[in-house]
Amino acid sequence: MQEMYNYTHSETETNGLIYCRSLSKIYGYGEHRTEALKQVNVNLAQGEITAIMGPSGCGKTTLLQCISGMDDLTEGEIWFRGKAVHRMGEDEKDALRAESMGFVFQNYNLIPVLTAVENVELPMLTKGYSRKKSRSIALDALGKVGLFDRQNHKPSQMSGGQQQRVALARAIVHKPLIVWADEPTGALDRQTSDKMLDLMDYLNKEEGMTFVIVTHDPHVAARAGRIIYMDSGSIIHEKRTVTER
Ligand SMILES: Nc1ncnc2c1ncn2[C@@H]1O[C@H](COP(=O)(O)OP(=O)(O)OP(=O)(O)O)[C@@H](O)[C@H]1O
Repeated sequence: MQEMYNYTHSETETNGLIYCRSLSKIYGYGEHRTEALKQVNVNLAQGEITAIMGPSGCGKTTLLQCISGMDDLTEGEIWFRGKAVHRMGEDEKDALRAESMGFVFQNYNLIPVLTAVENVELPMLTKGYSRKKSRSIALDALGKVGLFDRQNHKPSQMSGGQQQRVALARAIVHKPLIVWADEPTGALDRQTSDKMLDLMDYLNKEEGMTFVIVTHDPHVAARAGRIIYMDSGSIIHEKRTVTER
């Protein structure tokens, strides 16, 4: 039987993208056992920028990795536009990520032997687009992040800020529904970090892209419409700084 999620009226009204129920994640056993997520409930709406904050080790990265399907839950339910991610096998989760998600990490995660444009076109090639179409869309994405003229540079020939902008171009090139960013500005100075945040803002406003950003930096969180605060594996508080669209 087709699985159904019992959406409430208000959830369907608020542009729901992801619903998570009772997420639990336990690493290790015995004396090494860590309960990284404790019965976390969270919904994410399309078109929002959400920041996740909290002290080191409170479960921010674990939450991001579990909701995005990069890591397995111990228990709980994740619904992505009505699809039960928690029941998916690895291949199905890979396909969901390739189709609908983009990722930006603190250490950029670019492939060192590839040029900027080759790094950016990878998600398009994975999605099955032709080389020609992938190249043209990748160049367009590089243009959006202001790096068209660096298309043939390898990561080692670019600054940290430029590499992170390439990573952002790679994350958005296939027009994902949601971009997950884990400390995206952690290795950047304030000015370069502001440029990254301006770009995310632009992509959010102009293209309706949804961002979830794990950060320690209040300056970064101040740019989000919603801030979720975690402690010891739980969401303890949340704050909205702008009215919902
Ligand atoms: N692969 C793992 N194996 C065992 N324990 C882990 C693993 N990954 C994370 N943990 C533990 O789970 C808890 C949550 O870790 P997580 O990385 O999610 O925290 P965080 O809030 O992102 O921390 P930080 O801000 O320092 O990056 C921590 O106690 C951590 O030590």
